[in-house]
Amino acid sequence: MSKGELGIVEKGKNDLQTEADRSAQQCIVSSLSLQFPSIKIIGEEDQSSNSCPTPPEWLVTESDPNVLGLQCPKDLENVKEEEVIVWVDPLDGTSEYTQGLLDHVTVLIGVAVGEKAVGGVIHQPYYEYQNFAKPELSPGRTIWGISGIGTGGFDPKVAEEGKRIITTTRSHSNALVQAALDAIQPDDVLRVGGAGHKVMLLMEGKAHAYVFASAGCKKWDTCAPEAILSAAGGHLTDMLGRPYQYHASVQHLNASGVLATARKEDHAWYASRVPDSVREKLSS
Ligand SMILES: Nc1ncnc2c1ncn2[C@@H]1O[C@H](COP(=O)(O)O)[C@@H](O)[C@H]1OP(=O)(O)O
Ligand SMILES: [Mg+2]
Ligand SMILES: [Mg+2]
Ligand SMILES: [Mg+2]
Repeated sequence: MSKGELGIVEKGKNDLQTEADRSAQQCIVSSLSLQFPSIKIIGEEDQSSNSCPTPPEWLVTESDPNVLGLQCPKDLENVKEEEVIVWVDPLDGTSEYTQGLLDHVTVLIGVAVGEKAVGGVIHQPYYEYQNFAKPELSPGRTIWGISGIGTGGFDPKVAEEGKRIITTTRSHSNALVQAALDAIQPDDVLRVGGAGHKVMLLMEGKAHAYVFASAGCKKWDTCAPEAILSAAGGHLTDMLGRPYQYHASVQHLNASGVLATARKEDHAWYASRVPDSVREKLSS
């Protein structure tokens, strides 16, 4: 961004990649494989044509002492390194990034054991960037969550009761997405970019539910958000209320959309509102 040249590549219809996506993935994957050589890492971007070695100054070698000081939950105590799958979305909200909507951008690192998302990080590189002379001077902030422990890095808030504020896509909408929204009869709809950003809106009390009745986002979009939201008392599934799986051989596409609520107890109501016509299209 500071070079004034984003290095945009069109991967498909309505699907862009920039130099920031490529560099962030290289930084994250190289750093994680150095510290944890036996974990399986699945990233959004294809790195096979990249022959440049990772610059040593990109390699993160330290760990967060506060997180390391926490008590590991019993059910995760005996997990072996080779059982861990890490889903990496180096830049979520690329479409919005290319349009200068920098606060929609997040970096997502989700940790799965077996088929379950058990932990994750949502980093907001441009958090409150308007308060700084240049966007890249913003220190950003890092939010984490671990199943059985909770969350950190932000102040969780609960949205106003008795209202239905829904967040959804701003760049990947279609008739199905709209039909599901209409059925909920929302008080307000927040159309913003990124799966990470939308789940942050839930955890900050700005929206009650995230509703996306379409295929399009992938396991690296939902693994970290799901783990953190769930550690915060929320719930994320497909539009039919079925959980997604995160093992290494799972299909990457979230073919049945995304339905997430800030409070787990509200989830069944939203799932019950999904019209049959939408259900049929997304049930495969
Ligand atoms: N049709 C699509 N093609 C490619 N990526 C998609 C599509 N729909 C959603 N995504 C990914 O899911 C994220 C959330 O979707 P949306 O912003 O539309 O709500 C997007 O930022 C994008 O992630 P990414 O930016 O990492 O490629
Ligand atoms: Mg992408
Ligand atoms: Mg993404
Ligand atoms: Mg991405």
